[in-house]
Parts: sequence; C-alpha cells; structure tokens
Amino acid sequence: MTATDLTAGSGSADGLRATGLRRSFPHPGGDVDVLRGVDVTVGAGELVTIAGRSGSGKSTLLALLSGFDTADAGSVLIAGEPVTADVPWQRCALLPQALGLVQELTAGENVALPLRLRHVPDSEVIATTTELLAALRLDGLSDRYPPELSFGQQQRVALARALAPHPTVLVADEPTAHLDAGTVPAVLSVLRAHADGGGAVLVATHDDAVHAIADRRLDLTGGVIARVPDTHGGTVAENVLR
Ligand SMILES: Nc1ncnc2c1ncn2[C@@H]1O[C@H](COP(=O)(O)OP(=O)(O)OP(=O)(O)O)[C@@H](O)[C@H]1O
Repeated sequence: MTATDLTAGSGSADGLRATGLRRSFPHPGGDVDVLRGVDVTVGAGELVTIAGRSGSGKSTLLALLSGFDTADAGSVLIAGEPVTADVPWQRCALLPQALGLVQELTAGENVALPLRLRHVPDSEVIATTTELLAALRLDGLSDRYPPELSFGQQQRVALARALAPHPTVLVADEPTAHLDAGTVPAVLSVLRAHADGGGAVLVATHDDAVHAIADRRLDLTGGVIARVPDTHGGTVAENVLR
C-alpha cells in the first residue's frame, strides 16, 4: 500500500476528493505552512472524522474543501467537479465553528434559507425544517432569533441549515463542541443518517463519540493527513463495535 492509498481512503469519486492541498499564511516572522500537501477522499455514504491538535489546520482545511478559502496549490472536486467560492449549498454545506447564522432570521427561517433561495415549494420547506429541528431536539424553538438561543442550540440550528438542502458533501467543524451529553446523540444520529442516506460527511472533531460513529478516522499532523492506525485491520467504527 502506498502513502496515497493510505490517506485517500476507500471513498468513491461521487463524494469529495481533495488532492495536494497547500495553504500558507503570512506572519511577521515568515510564512507559516499550515497545509503541506493534504489528500482526502470521502465517498458517498461515508462518514470520516479528522483529528489533530489545536492549531494543526483542521478549520483551514475545511474552509478549502467547502470553497470558503482558496488553496495555494492542489484541487478539490465534488462529484468530479471543481469546488468554487460560489459552490451551491446542495453540493457542499459547511458547518463552521463560527456558525454564521443570520441574526435577523428566526431559527426556522435560518434552516429554511437554503431551500428558499432555491424556490423549493412551501410544503417541502416546512416539512424539511420541522423534521430537522425535531431530530436535533430544537422543537419549540423555531420562532426564536439566534441571540435568544444558547450557543449549543445555535450550533444545532446551523447544522440543521447545513443539512436542509441534502448536500452531496457535508463538512462540519466541531459539531459537538458546545453540547451537553444529552444532546450529543441527536447530532451523531443526524450526521450518521446523512452519510447512510448517501451523503459524504467529513467532521473535524476532538470528540471520541464522533470518532466512534466514523467509518474512518484521519489525523492531521505536520500539515499532512494520515489515517489513524488501528489494531484490527478494520475501520474505527468496526473496532469500537468489537
Ligand atoms: N487567516 C489566517 N491568517 C493567519 N494565520 C491563520 C489564519 N487562519 C488560520 N491561521 C493559522 O493556521 C493555523 C491552523 O489554524 P486552524 O484554525 O486551521 O487550526 P485547527 O486545527 O482548526 O484548530 P482548533 O482545533 O483549535 O480549532 C494556526 O496556527 C492559525 O494561527
């Protein structure tokens, strides 16, 4: 097995395929090379996690994968097509750490936004929004504005918004970071369901509970990605179930 085989994983080209990503940032003491040639593939139907110490570049990588930032070198393809800054949410949705909820819209309106922008019929918008808010244990909070919600509640609203257009690729940055133990299972359940329904899901996380539901776990260290070795020859999820 070559290094490329190891880091690329088993995902098909239907999902996300990033190759040779490099990103540096200028600093007074000289450029900092955060990503030094990252290869990631997440196939349709796969949930892959990325671990890595704080500052290792996970958020930087997710921004490149979702078109929010541009790599100095390398390519990102979704279902075989290059990612651009205006990639539609139904092709790639990002749940960023900063959430990016529209403060002037209610929770329900935020979730509905990607569907409204695509002129999805009202009945479908209402059904999807209601279903996602319930799945994420946000029933009864649909009419609240973001400042009237806890950060953990806002985080789940942002996840619901990312999922609403049924994106081909979902990229989530620390989706359980601000949740209590009681609400984590709901988030894990919708992430897993999105992958099981054919989505490609990539999650940056420090949370072992998220790694436990992953098909594969990657580690970002020294600006490159490696799959975390396991002792059983199976996936992380398979080994947790042993
Ligand atoms: N816009 C920027 N300008 C300069 N440096 C940046 C910029 N964005 C990120 N960095 C630097 O890139 C490195 C990686 O940051 P990043 O936020 O991607 O790490 P992370 O792995 O997501 O960390 P955490 O787990 O704490 O969220 C850090 O050293 C950070 O200071």
